[in-house]
Amino acid sequence: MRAMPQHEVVTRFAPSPTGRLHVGNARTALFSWLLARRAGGRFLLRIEDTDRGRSDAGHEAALMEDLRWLGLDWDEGPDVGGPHGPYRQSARGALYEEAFARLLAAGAAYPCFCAEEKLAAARARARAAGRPPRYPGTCAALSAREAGRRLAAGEPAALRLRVPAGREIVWQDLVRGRQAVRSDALGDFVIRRADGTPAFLFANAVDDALMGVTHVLRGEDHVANTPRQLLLLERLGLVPPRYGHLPLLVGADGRPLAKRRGDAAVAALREAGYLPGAVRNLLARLGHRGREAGWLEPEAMAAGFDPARIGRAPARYDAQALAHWQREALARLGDEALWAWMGTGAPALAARVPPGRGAAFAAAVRDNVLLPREALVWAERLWGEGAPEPEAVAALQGAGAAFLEAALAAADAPDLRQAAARIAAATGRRGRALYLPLRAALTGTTSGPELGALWALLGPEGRRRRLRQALDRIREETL
Ligand SMILES: Nc1ncnc2c1ncn2[C@@H]1O[C@H](COP(=O)(O)OP(=O)(O)OP(=O)(O)O)[C@@H](O)[C@H]1O
Repeated sequence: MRAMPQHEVVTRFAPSPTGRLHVGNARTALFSWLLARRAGGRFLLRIEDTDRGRSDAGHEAALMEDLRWLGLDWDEGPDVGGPHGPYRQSARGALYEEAFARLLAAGAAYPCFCAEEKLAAARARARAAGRPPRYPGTCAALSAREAGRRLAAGEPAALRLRVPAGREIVWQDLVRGRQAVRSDALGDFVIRRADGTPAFLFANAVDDALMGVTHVLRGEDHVANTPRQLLLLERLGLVPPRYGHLPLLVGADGRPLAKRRGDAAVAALREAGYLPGAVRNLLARLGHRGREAGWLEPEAMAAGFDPARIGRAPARYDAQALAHWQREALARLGDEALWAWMGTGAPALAARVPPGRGAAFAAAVRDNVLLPREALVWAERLWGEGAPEPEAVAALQGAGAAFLEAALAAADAPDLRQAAARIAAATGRRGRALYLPLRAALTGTTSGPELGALWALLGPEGRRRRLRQALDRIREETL
């Protein structure tokens, strides 16, 4: 085992492989990763697949791909191993059994034979009476003999932790500050289900402690688990991590994003062509006050990360805000890299853009493209066969065939300035009256990238082709 330096910060992300990772999960992962990286510590990935019915190896592989794509690398995990494995809960059964046995032997836990319907009815009665719906303690007082007899007879039993009365459980939440919960409000809680599987809060807390996790940042959907997990770890004599609870990300409808509903999936952003740096820059700011306004590379992002600056209000995920960070991310790509990004997201581009002109194309259209599919639209406009847009047709008709003939005659001019001078001399048009129909002819639209760059990009052949197409079109229409 690697010696663990004193005070090393160890954080983790512990998803269930039950669906596609959404941006809320991703922000929780990012914050945990930033906390470890800021301190030069370690970041672990643990797969919480105890719910066998909902867990799926395909989801596990996909969520690892999503995390890697986001640049969140882990120092220990199911694929890379590490000194605290296994890193899938489904393979940690023996460790849980040992902990159950210790709790039972110490009298800190007891088997509970209550049927779920009875418990549900008791909860409903408690709620109706305005009391917290906690376990009434029916099986807490069963003698060891009686419990043993029922177990031997094959009666299904859950295992509950005995919660001491009259205690105050206190923790210093990394985000919410001091929290205190009275143990009397908790009731004895299930740590092993009647089917033998460990309860979420049990496996989760035991693993954090056994894996040496020092700081847990997780969604506030887990805040009710924390006092229970602290009690449990105390009973096991294990050192608890410090917990911090992040407000959940909510969607446009105000509901927390959820994996099981397939909300705002990271994979969908990747497939659309968003860049990981753009997603990181957006997520790093959601709910985190006092962030620098500009683009942040991971190191600077980690240096400025501070759980105490995370707000308490739910943060809204707004896909529109991604556009700003995508623009920033694209501006950081050189022309070759931009072209490669376009081609990955829109493979049809390779057949549309003439060989050898990819980088020049990317340079010409970069300010007009946020996603690869928009690059494909520009390639179609420059080299495709599609019809011009109505405003372009109107501009061409307004300029007339004589204008396009003059433009054709100037198509071999090496740059737009010289071409414009020749067209102006032949037609008397200048300024907008010249550039608008010229743009309409070359691109089939009336706005877009700088025309001089497009002129150069098309080359004499491409320009002639586009101008001839335009001329044919308006001749056809005036027949
Ligand atoms: N909407 C959300 N915003 C921020 N964090 C979230 C959100 N939903 C879940 N998380 C956090 O993501 C981490 C992984 O949780 P988990 O795998 O259970 O995801 P989940 O979206 O709750 O899944 P499911 O929908 O399958 O219950 C946890 O720390 C959880 O608190």
